[in-house]
Amino acid sequence: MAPDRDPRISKAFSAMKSMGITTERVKPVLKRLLKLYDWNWEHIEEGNYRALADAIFEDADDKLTNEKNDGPINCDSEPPCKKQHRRLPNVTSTKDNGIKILELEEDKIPQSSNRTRLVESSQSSLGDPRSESHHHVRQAQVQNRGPLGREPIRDYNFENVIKDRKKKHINCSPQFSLPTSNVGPGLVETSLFSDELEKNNGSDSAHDYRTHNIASSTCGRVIVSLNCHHTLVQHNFHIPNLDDVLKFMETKYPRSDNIVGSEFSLVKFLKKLCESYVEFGAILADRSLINNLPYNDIHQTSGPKRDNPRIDYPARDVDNKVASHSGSSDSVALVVAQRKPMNNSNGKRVVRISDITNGTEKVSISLLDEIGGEDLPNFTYVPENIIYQSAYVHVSLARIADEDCCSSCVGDCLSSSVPCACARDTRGEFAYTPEGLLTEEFLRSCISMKQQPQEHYQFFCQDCPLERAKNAYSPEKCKGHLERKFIKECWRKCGCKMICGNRVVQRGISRKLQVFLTNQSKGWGLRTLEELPKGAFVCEYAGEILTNMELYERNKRSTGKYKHTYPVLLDSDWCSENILNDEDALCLDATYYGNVSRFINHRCFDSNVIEVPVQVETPDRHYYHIAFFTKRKVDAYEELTWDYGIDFDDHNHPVKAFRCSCGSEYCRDNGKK
Ligand SMILES: C[S@@+](CC[C@H](N)C(=O)[O-])C[C@H]1O[C@@H](n2cnc3c(N)ncnc32)[C@H](O)[C@@H]1O
Repeated sequence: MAPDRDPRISKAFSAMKSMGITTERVKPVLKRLLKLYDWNWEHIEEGNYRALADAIFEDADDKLTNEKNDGPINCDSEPPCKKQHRRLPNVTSTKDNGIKILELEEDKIPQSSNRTRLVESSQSSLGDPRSESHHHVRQAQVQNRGPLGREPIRDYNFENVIKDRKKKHINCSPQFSLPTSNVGPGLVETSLFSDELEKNNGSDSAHDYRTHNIASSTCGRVIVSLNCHHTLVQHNFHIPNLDDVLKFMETKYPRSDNIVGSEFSLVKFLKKLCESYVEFGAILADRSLINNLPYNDIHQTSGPKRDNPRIDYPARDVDNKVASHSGSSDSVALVVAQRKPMNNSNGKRVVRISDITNGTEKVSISLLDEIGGEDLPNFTYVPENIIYQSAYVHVSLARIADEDCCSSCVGDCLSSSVPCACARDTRGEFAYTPEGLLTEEFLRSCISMKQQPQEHYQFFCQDCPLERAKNAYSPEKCKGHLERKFIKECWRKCGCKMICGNRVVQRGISRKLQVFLTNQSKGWGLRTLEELPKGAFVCEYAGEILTNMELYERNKRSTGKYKHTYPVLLDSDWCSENILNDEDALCLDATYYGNVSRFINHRCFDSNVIEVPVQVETPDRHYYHIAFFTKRKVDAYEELTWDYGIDFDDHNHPVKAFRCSCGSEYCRDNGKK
């Protein structure tokens, strides 16, 4: 008795049958694909058996040499599976190089439809391990310009497809399809980036370009494409996704840069797009290099000189694989991973550092100066707060009362039907959603408190530590402090696990961030390399924990050698004491020791991140964490900004205010030129 057939095989057959392909035709292809993919059904089942159907049709296409028909097309009147797989109009059977004959149906599909589909699928398959063979098949289609039909298919030969798939899986170097120019008759395509193509005509063939379709007229009769020469790939370049390039470009050339307006030039605009493609591909290459580095301290040959001995900028020699290392996890060794120094379009050296955290964070955080000329930041990277000297921060389990933790919880507190004791301070509701975002309500109230402080409760110290620091003998009256909303996270004495949804900030940075040199006279800034949803945790403000007195003294002594970051006052709970001791009146300063948050620039009012007080390890709220969350969805490559809450008219503030160039229409700096 024959053994039962694997149900996955039956499913594949019936999926193909629904496309009009008989089991006999599917069998040999499926067998070969299974072998090719090492019996990994995932690849075959993916996208409703796309790979299988493609292999059938594409191989068939490859072998056909009949003439194409031209004619009008109505792409929308066909069901999706037909649109996806139909090729060119029908012709009757023909023979070509021993390939068995396909007999095509009467329905006529004009060649322009083929072209449109080719370009579309060439984009969608980028990054797909199978896409290379797709490119190959596409090349064959374009070269042969054969009439390609869909059904019924009598037979075909898979040997070439299978061989090529195998070959290309082993060969890691990128494959290139033909550029979209020079396609068959009846189809006009224009490459606005043809300069390079023409320049290289003598030595390189059109095969040497990776093509991205940018825009096309209806049904693809006219296409604007971007062609990237393959030699780029050999020069520390990673083929980027076009959508990401466009986002990158929008960030790099904001509207204010005359990219639109009376100065607008389409050609210049497109040139910028090409340059952005090159730059972005280089960034990606750098990031992939980070992951592949055998050690974390390979360094570059370029970069400005520095003068702070506490920061170890290791030997600037790419080939010096055993470069110096600070040896201490406290001091930052800015790690540079760049195979080859690169210059930007102005001839200035591009500086890239693969991980400014020196491995102290869970994720690498890169630094990129593509403008050139700025000194590298001068500080010591610390992933967590660290006491400078006199601050009183007492962390002990004994201080955590039973009612301040959830020792009887197990697993994830958010999944429990009754919120645990840790949600008490947020009125019995957790501040986080199960997705790890701030709840709408909590976020809304934080934003409201920040933007309309006058509408919220303020308290006034009897003896304000801030004023005391300025003048111990005759302090001025307290100017008021907001009593802010806290998040209280579960911690060590709680019974839940680290995966508990009420432990977000303590798990550290998880998003892809990058320090970059802004082009708006703000110095370095921080941006996200991935899209962030509203309410997402970005990073904590980590720095030295100082008493306000220490901060005041520090600022008085400051020589101006260091660019000051903005200290954060931990005054959200000062209302709970009548008179606060100096060692309990704390603040955070990231000027000398800090984490990535020290690069977040200020934006008046409509910044995209907000600071939230978070209690983690001590119920004593003289000390707590400051965590940054997004106020709205933030696009990839958008700069992260925070409203420092500066009063630009307060000339007595311990840190002298800068001239604000935040660009916000609500900018509060009235004194700038
Ligand atoms: C916390 S640091 C931010 C990182 C800083 N841009 C750097 O290069 O290290 C604060 C300093 O950045 C600069 N800065 C931040 N926001 C700015 C803004 N909106 N306009 C001008 N300068 C700004 C000021 O020099 C400020 O003292």
